[in-house]
Amino acid sequence: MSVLNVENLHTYFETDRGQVRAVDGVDLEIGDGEIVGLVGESGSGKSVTALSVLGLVDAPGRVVEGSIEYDGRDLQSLSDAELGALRGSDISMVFQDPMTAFNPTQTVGRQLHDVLRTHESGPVHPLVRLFGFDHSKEYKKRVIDALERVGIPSPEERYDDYPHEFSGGMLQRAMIAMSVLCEPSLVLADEPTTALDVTIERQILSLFRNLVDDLGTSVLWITHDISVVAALCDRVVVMYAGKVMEEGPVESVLSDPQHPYTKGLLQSVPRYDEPDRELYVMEGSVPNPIDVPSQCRFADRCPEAHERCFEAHPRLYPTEDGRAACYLAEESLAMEEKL
Ligand SMILES: Nc1ncnc2c1ncn2[C@@H]1O[C@H](COP(=O)(O)OP(=O)(O)OP(=O)(O)O)[C@@H](O)[C@H]1O
Ligand code: NI
Repeated sequence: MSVLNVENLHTYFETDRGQVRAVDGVDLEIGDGEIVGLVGESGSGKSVTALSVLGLVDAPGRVVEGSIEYDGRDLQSLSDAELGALRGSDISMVFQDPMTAFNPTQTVGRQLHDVLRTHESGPVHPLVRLFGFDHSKEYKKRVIDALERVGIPSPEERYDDYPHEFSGGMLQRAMIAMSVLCEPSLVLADEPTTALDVTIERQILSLFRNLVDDLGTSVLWITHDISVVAALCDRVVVMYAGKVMEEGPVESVLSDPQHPYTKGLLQSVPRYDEPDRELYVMEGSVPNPIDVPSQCRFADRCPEAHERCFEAHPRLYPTEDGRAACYLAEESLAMEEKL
């Protein structure tokens, strides 16, 4: 069963300079309890894809085509109020900047406590609050437990601290704790660990992995860093210039990439086992999303481009256990069928 099923998503921005095709025909499926990495260079349309799912694309942007199904429901047919109710309970979001997730005037513990209370019991009647007939103690315990699970030392003491009393890394941990506190079925995370140093990032990724594995939560984890995908995800979707270029299980895509763009991404990652290796730099840049070429979007930068690549952008062809939008994948498919 898939939790999220996005098909043929197109999200465009109408600007003074022209139509920006930020997301241009994306399919994205996330299975039950699956962690999917969405990876690609800056400007490839990762964030706009996640915002489209949540109904959070602001004017002049708009989902112009495609379907978005969550748990079998068509999200585009929901009212703003219904979508709002889904966000934060069934679907939660984590963004890069923890300062936007927390209110500076309230303690971190209080804010996490409020997330639980609102989710579990709806608004509390003022009399109940006055006489204390609520679940405060139980909620506090659950919040402290969540803070502990993301690796915050002495969580009982940190409970009463304000956001500015936390370091950046600690606040990021608290934000991740908050994202799973209501036990959502889907978490959409947009580069929440990018600002951290690599050792701390790896620690948080492994804590997060344990947490969602225990809860059976599905996750879309957006990153421009393919080594994060290797550390965290089950499946990976590689995006470029508004399109999916390749997707498949992490082990296969990372060990035997089929798309030249994925190969380039992998070669530009520093490797701990070969620190002296010269880093490959992919030449050229992402095409202008206003003047999208009809040829393969990667053709101008592709070391393996041939004649056909300059005629039309290829569709996704099946690979051994995934898909790749490349004529090379089609050619190896044709070879196999002949054998
Ligand atoms: N409000 C907007 N108005 C016009 N264009 C926009 C707007 N928001 C995003 N875009 C464009 O949509 C494209 C995709 O942007 P998006 O933020 O999804 O990229 P990304 O893959 O998340 O990149 P990054 O790694 O830098 O976060 C970019 O070309 C961007 O300039
Ligand atoms: Ni982004």
